[in-house]
Amino acid sequence: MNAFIPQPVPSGTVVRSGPAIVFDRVSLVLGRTEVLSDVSLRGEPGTVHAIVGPNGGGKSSLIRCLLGQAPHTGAIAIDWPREPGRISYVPQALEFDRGLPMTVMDFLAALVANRPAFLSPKASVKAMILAALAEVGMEGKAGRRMGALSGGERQRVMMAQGLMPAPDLLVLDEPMAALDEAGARIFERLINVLKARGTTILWVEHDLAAVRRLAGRVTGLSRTVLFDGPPEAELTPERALALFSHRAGGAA
Ligand SMILES: Nc1ncnc2c1ncn2[C@@H]1O[C@H](COP(=O)(O)OP(=O)(O)OP(=O)(O)O)[C@@H](O)[C@H]1O
Repeated sequence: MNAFIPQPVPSGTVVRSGPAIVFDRVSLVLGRTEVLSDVSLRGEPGTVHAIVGPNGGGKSSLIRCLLGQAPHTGAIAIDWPREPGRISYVPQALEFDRGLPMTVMDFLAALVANRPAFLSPKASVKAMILAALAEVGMEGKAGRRMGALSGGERQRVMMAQGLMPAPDLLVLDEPMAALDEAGARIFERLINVLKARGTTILWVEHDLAAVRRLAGRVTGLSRTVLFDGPPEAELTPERALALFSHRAGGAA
């Protein structure tokens, strides 16, 4: 058992809650496209907040604004309950050159240990990586080349990266897109473990059934906020149909 990897919290334990995330009138123009217009929403501490919407609706762009990678206007605040904690980000599936010689272990070690991939990782880092890979059902695959992994396996590796060490704020951009049934079950279990630990999770997702199961709140986004509230109230069958036949930027 590795202390860095999120484990179920024994009942009765006082959990340390993650931060609130506040987007206040955020707008973003890229080239001549108004990608986000006056977006305000609040992710409460220690909750799973899902963002859903059509392709091109601005979900990934909103995350890029949060990560400081897009020239937005308006304000974004991460309100930590005490001192700032750890933020993890799991991006949409990354593409790798099939010939890339880097192994899964090299890749994760370079990310978490902050040192070049040609230096072999310390034993403690190696143990943490192996434990994280086991958490995502990738035991025995540390020596595989990144370029030789399937899309779902790459997604699992990215999820493992997001767990080391356990985050206080986890930002997920369509983490389930390439996962099979088993991968989706692993993902859901990890989300539930992190939720019980008090992690704040901001989660871009297209699978509305998974959002209903896991999220405490959901925001519909298509350039502007279309709706915001508890999934059971907001994700009615009519709403779900309208959401994905909605053209980005059109009226709700
Ligand atoms: N660098 C850029 N320059 C101009 N337009 C951009 C740029 N990056 C993104 N866009 C546009 O911004 C809009 C929102 O893109 P974004 O990737 O945020 O949508 P999304 O909701 O995450 O979509 P998906 O569900 O397909 O992942 C799209 O119309 C996209 O073409």
